Amino acid sequence: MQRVSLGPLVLESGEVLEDVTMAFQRWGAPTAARDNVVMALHALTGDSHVTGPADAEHRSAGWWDGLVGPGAAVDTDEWCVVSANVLGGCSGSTGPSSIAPDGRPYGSRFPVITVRDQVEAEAALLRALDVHDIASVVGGSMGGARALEWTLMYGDFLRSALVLAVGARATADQIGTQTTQIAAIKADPHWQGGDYHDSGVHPDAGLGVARRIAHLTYRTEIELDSRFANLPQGEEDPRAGGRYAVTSYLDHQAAKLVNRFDAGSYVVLTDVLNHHDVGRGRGGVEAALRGCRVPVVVGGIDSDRLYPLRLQRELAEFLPGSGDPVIVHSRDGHDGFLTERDAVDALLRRTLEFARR
Ligand SMILES: CC(=O)SCCNC(=O)CCNC(=O)[C@H](O)C(C)(C)COP(=O)(O)OP(=O)(O)OC[C@H]1O[C@@H](n2cnc3c(N)ncnc32)[C@H](O)[C@@H]1OP(=O)(O)O
Ligand SMILES: N[C@@H](CCO)C(=O)O
Repeated sequence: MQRVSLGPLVLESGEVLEDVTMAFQRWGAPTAARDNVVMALHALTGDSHVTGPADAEHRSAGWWDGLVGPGAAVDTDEWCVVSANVLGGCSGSTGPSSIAPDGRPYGSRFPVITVRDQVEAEAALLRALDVHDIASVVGGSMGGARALEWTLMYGDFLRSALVLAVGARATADQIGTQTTQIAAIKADPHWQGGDYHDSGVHPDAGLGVARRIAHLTYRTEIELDSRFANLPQGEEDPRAGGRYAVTSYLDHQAAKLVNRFDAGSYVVLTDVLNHHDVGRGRGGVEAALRGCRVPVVVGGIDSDRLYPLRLQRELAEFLPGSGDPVIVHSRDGHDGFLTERDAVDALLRRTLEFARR
């Protein structure tokens, strides 16, 4: 992982975030013209580790492991892949757990940021790498939200985009479940108004509850029931203080996140998703999307209850020339953008066709 210091960033709110750092990884080499860069954009709790095994620096394998590399869907013999930890995150880029210019963690002082601010930070990173002609931006979920904003903010510098498992704006359902997750974190006494980083205790319980709620929105009713039904966890007896298997599964998902993620980042990034709206300041969603000049491949997952297909159909209807959305069949719901590797492979190849000169 490399880090670049970008200096101050003027946010959508007008506030200035001083001394922004972006952490990134790169696979493949740039051409002499530096016109073969594919920006891979991670989702809510991801990081810059797109591909490769778990190692000392990364607790899990890459989130699109095997889809980037020599001969892969994003063939690094042709493309140079850059992936950065998102602004507001906790894996090397500036976020609430970072040290502010006064030497203390930002904590509650970290400003409200938006998808557009995240894109500005990513664009500044590419400028720092002397990349001004971008082959593609690709991502799902919050990565898809950024890919979409990229096409509207930097369309003149971009040849293609993959926008997967996302919509044009946050829905009431998303804001409802996401603000409930934020409330769970803030209800943890260890939250301390967001200024817990130096206190020796973290709001782990609240973050764990938030992840359990979130994880249920990432999967489907039928998948969960076919795996866990109302079975007990091993020898545990749910009627005598033991757990159901699904409870144990959610405990595991919660523990994994608590071990690798900062609660403050979780709150900031979840609010980023709440504020997502491509229509803001652009005359509404339809006008904004109709103004897009970049070829966009839109993908959706047929079992996604968090970002249902109607949202991708809306994107495809208004984005000029995007055609019908590509529908990925999956039992996994929203997480299909991570688990359905063959389908994502095909989507990436299709997107990069538009990026070739
Ligand atoms: C875009 C990004 O970058 S996000 C970063 C990657 N995403 C995440 O980490 C999000 C959290 N995880 C997930 O969403 C999913 O696990 C995915 C998408 C990564 C993988 O999905 P799947 O392969 O379907 O995994 P699944 O949901 O079945 O979870 C498997 C885990 O549950 C555990 N598990 C299954 N049943 C039980 C149970 N009854 N009790 C306890 N644990 C259980 C498995 O042992 C396995 O553990 P491991 O991940 O530590 O090896
Ligand atoms: N599993 C994904 C879901 C959000 O898109 C994540 O944790 O980022």
